[in-house]
Amino acid sequence: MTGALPASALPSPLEEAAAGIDRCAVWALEMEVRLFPKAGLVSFVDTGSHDDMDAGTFRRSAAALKGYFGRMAEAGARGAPFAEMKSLGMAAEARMFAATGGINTHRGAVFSLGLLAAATGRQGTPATDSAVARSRDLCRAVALWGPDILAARPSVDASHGAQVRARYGAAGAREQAAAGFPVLRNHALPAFDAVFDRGGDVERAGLQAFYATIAVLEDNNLLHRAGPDGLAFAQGAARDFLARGGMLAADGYGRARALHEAFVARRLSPGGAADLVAAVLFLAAVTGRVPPRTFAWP
Ligand SMILES: CC(C)(COP(=O)(O)OP(=O)(O)OC[C@H]1O[C@@H](n2cnc3c(N)ncnc32)[C@H](O[C@H]2O[C@H](COP(=O)(O)OP(=O)(O)OP(=O)(O)O)[C@@H](O)[C@H]2O)[C@@H]1O)[C@@H](O)C(=O)NCCC(=O)NCCS
Ligand SMILES: Nc1ncnc2[nH]cnc12
Repeated sequence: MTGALPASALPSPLEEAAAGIDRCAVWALEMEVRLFPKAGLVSFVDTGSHDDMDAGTFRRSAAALKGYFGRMAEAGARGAPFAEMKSLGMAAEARMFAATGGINTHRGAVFSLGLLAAATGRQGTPATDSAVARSRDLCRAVALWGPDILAARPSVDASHGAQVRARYGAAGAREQAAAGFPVLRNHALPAFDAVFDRGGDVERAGLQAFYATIAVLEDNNLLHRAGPDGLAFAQGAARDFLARGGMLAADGYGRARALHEAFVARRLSPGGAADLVAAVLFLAAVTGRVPPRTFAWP
């Protein structure tokens, strides 16, 4: 039998928008893994400074998170209380750990991209803003939940973030989100735009955003593994890379590869910067600058 579906069986405009936001977020997580050379991190090419995970671990993790970002977008659109969003985040985190056998692949991304997805749902589709302005607005919109973010108890006690906060007074994922992602707005997004607007592809632009993020972020993963000296080494190396033209230089890929090797030699893993690059990619996709096309995995 053929015929039109009853109206109740069709996705509502909100469900369709949420599904689109979800697709952009999952694509961003996958695209982040694909980028190479990302100093110290897992990619399609190698496992960087990690011996407990590879690209396949990240693929399973991203697949397990499908649907979560759409639910966060719907929650944002409904003006749901922060506690509801937090419990969506905790449930997503549990699915991630089940899919990876307990390995922390995307905890920071569940948090940061989850909040950006909620802000995107809340904002709806503005008629006029440019994609660049809209990306910044979405970052700032997360600060609306700032007091709740700072007041919420973390999902685990004695997380690596909590340890470096106690030991070095370091800020982390919560402080970034509560302040409307200043590192994204002032460093990562402008770096992406600088390459993308000159005709660079999404990989090159994403890598530039990654190094611009390392140069300034108080990355808890770097601090946890290597202390203030490790963080200073990573930031200095990224600044030097950018001062030499970064991914806009003719030998940008070669220099990035040398940085990757230097980070691996020191077991440095800038996981906080990885999440913020995924956020840049999400914002590029959700504002229509980059199509979230599927690609082949190795
Ligand atoms: C509120 C939470 C985010 C609590 O976070 P907390 O500060 O307690 O600490 P962590 O759990 O350690 O940090 C969260 C993750 O955020 C990323 N991150 C680190 N520094 C920054 C930064 N400056 N800015 C932004 N983001 C940052 C980082 O995620 C990445 O690293 C992960 C791997 O980490 P780890 O296991 O420590 O590292 P390894 O090197 O692999 O370990 P070893 O081999 O050395 O042992 C990887 O997952 C990346 O994503 C931090 O891990 C929050 O966790 C919380 O409460 N969440 C639940 C609620 C929620 O999500 N709600 C949704 C919205 S309301
Ligand atoms: N590609 C990656 N490698 C290592 N840790 C990460 N955390 C998030 N993305 C990562």
